[in-house]
Amino acid sequence: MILLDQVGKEIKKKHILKSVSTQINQGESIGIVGPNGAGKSTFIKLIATIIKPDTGRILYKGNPIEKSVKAFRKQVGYIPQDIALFEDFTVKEQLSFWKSAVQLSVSDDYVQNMMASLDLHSVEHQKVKELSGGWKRKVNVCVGMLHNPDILLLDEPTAGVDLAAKDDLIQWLTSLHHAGKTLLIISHDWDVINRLCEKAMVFQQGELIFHDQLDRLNDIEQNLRLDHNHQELVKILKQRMN
Ligand SMILES: Nc1ncnc2c1ncn2[C@@H]1O[C@H](COP(=O)(O)OP(=O)(O)OP(=O)(O)O)[C@@H](O)[C@H]1O
Repeated sequence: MILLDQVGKEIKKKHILKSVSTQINQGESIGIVGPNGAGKSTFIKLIATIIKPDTGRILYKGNPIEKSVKAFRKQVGYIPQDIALFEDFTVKEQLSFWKSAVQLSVSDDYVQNMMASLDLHSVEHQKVKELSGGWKRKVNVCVGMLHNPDILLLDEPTAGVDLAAKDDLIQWLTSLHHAGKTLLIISHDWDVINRLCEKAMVFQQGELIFHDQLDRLNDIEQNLRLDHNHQELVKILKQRMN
């Protein structure tokens, strides 16, 4: 459904992504892993059309996404790693503001359901600046999902949240995945990846070195987790890709 064909990105003369070619099918749930600075966020920003590739093409259902950016963005929910909320708004005001800003017919039922799944009713009258980091992250996820997109691009959705909030998020994302949504999730938390994803992509120094079923990765999970011996790891993963 989304095809990347030799996509490259250079920032300040540095190759951030090097000729990435891959395909993401509808309804898949893919965990994106790799060491800091490997290019994971850049990869999903390109799909979210936040930034443009310098080389290669990104196609959605066979058409280049830059030809119909507006229509494509309606399908995509991008939840950035950094929290971008109005601190002086209450949670309710925040959601109302963004709901009118996206100018799409979002049903009240959908919003209420999303708030209930993330337990946000309990803080709806609190100002964002009064919330802990975990609550802010849940509101951030809600804002990115207000237009009920089919493709969810989540950059560290559970960073800084406590175990209960993490469970809420995982359960809710699981229900969305079961409803047929496509999920791409960057996370350094293997519990999140294992509970949510069927497939994994591994990035290393701007290269996509593995994209396959998650269970083909689990036996070397410990190596990835410890993030050492990269050369050996890269060799193993590249062999598995062939
Ligand atoms: N706007 C920018 N200006 C300069 N360098 C950038 C910019 N955006 C990304 N980079 C660099 O590109 C590389 C890849 O960044 P990216 O955020 O995609 O990595 P990542 O795998 O998501 O890392 P992390 O796990 O730490 O979030 C890093 O070295 C980063 O410093």
